Amino acid sequence: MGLRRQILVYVFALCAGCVLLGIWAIQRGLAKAYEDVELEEARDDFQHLVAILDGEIQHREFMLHEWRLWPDLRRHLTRPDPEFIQRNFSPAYLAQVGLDGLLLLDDQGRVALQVWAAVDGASWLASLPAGTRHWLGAPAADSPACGLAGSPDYLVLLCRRRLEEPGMNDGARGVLVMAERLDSHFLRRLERRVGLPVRFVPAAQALPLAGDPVQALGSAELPGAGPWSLRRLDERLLMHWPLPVAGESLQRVALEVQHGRRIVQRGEREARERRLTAGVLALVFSLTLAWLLDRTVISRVVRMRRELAAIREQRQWHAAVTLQGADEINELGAGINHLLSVIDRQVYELEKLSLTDALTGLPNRRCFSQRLSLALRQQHRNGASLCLILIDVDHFKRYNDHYGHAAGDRALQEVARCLQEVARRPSDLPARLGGEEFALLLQDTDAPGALHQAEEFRALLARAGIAHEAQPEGAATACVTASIGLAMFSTPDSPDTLYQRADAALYRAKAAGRDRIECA
Ligand SMILES: Nc1nc2c(ncn2[C@@H]2O[C@H](COP(=O)(O)OP(=O)(O)OP(=O)(O)O)[C@@H](O)[C@H]2O)c(=O)[nH]1
Repeated sequence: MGLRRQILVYVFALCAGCVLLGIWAIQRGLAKAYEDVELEEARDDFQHLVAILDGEIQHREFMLHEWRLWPDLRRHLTRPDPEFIQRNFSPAYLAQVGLDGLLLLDDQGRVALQVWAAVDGASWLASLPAGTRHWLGAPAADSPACGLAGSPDYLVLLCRRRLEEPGMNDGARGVLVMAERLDSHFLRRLERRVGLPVRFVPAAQALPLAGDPVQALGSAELPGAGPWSLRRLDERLLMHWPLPVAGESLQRVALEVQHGRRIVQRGEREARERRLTAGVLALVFSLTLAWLLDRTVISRVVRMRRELAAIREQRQWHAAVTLQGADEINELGAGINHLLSVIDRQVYELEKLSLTDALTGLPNRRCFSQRLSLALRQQHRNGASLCLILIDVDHFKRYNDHYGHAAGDRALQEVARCLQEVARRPSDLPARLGGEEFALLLQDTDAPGALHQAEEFRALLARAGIAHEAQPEGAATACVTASIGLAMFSTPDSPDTLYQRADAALYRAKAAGRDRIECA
């Protein structure tokens, strides 16, 4: 993976990690805050509900308090007066004051009077468990005045009060009971006032299920009511409140209030929006960071790598990478440029060595071949005259044999010096082709000029007077001489044919007795 891609991946991964962590932390805090607000609201709603029920019960207690002081009603216990009852406590009247039944119990707990508005009260009363009947007939001072009897489907609120009062010694002893059915109408009325769905459920159903998140929320200020609890479901909160019981043997009933979770849901919606905003911001931030990194580091490194690759491919060791700024990357570039200059120098030295004859310091055969090809290409372009002179030292084997190899080397160096002296123009190329064979390439030189230079070389060599006493019998001189073959370029010469023609001329010079010049 390239540097740019690697850094981009790291930047994005880092930013995404930070954002996820941030979102997680914020969301945890927010979720808790929203749940607290939701709980507070649920608590308020519940208090409101309790206050309403409390008001209802107080209203019944107030009615009881009023009615038990009514002498005619008290008298009915000792002297039953059906007409009075018919006149004042007709079913229609009870319905009008919101009651379903009225009972008068004597001091033995027996029913002395029962008036029912709508419900089939008599049979319902008969079905009540003994505990509830006892609760009705013997109200203790410390037990609540009101309680519930029945089941969630048929629930009745019973409120009772003793009739005996200090200072009213008329012999009337008993209990006045009011019954009010808590039916669906009651529940709808309650729902309208609280603004939440409510229903009665068996108290056992309100108990928490295993693993259900339930929160105890304390008890309500209503005598006989149990502590209320809250259960959190995904869509709603369920609050349960075990209601006061009329007697101990009755199945306990709880009021269930459903509370929507709109606060938490709104919180989740807001959290989603914030997540999106954070995501977009993270993306913008990552892109900006990546852009800055790219600008300050990556693009410079990548450009340096590209420039270096080009230098390497084209072997342009003299070139340099671009420097920019004054930081560590710039220092790295300067270091690379320094190394490039060292390589350039080394390569130059090596090339020089590979093109130079170690003994004489003249260009060697390799250099000569390159320059000959180049000269021919130039000749094709400009048509200038070109001459190749091949020089071979005569009887050099004898020289070596006679004077030794080291002396032979010195003699060759002297020959080279003479050749170098002849080659005055920058375009002239003297070379040692190997052994005792030399060459002189002359550009822009016509045949007479070339011949003149060849002669000049012979004269210089003669003047150098390198003693050669091992010349064969009958030789004209006792100094080192050379045979020379000269060839002028003529179309369609190639480097090889030009060389062959010069070599043939040299061969003729040797054959003709050496120490002479032959032209091709
Ligand atoms: N000292 C020395 N001798 C060399 C060098 N290179 C070649 N020679 C010798 O040059 C001699 C060339 O001998 P030949 O090729 O027989 O030619 P020649 O003796 O000059 O005879 P002709 O060319 O026919 O006149 C050989 O003895 C080589 O050993 C060198 O670098 N130094």
